[in-house]
Amino acid sequence: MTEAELRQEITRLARSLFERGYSVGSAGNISAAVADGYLMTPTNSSLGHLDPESLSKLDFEGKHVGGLPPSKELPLHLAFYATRPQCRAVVHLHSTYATALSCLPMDDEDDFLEPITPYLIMRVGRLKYLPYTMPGSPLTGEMIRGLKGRHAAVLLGNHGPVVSGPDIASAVYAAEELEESAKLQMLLRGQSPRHLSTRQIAELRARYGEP
Ligand SMILES: O=C(O)[C@@H](O)C(=O)COP(=O)(O)O
Ligand SMILES: [Zn+2]
Repeated sequence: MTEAELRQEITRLARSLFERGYSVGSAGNISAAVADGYLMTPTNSSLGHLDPESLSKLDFEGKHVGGLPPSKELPLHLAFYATRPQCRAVVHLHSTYATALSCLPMDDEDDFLEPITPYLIMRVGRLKYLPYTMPGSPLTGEMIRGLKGRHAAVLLGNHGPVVSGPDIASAVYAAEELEESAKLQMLLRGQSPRHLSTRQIAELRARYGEP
């Protein structure tokens, strides 16, 4: 995909997320790798109304080299690119159910979502919970670097999900799957749902790998 095509694709997928309620107002941000750096949604922009030409452009060190000023979450996005060689796109949302879960106590902070359906295992993998930090804090990036690339997705405490992927469409689809899984988990709260077994999960990981 050329950079011009990727600019269009980010704009199209961001609008689609916005129109289906995965983000509201100017919440959330998206970035994707290009040949000479990264494209990123500008700070305070609505995912529903991006201008492909105004997307922020960063070099590989994160220096702003074009477009509007980037999202304040640049350090967090850079941390994924630095620690996961396969990562080519990052999506952060305040999607309702995942954000609701991020405010609740957890059983397993290394694998936050209950393994109830296969697509979660295949697309999102183990969701790592990270304690609350101020939005835009470099601490968030430091915590993600500390994971050393072990998780494709994290849940920022009292804030929302961040998902990485090998391309922009995969990252967006994984963010949607995470939100649906969070919704199911909320719907099933207190009902002791059947979980996929360790063997079923291992089978999925053997067949599809870990995101
Ligand atoms: O929650 C926040 O403030 C940020 O994480 C966010 O979602 C939007 O920030 P910008 O991308 O800087 O607009
Ligand atoms: Zn946010």
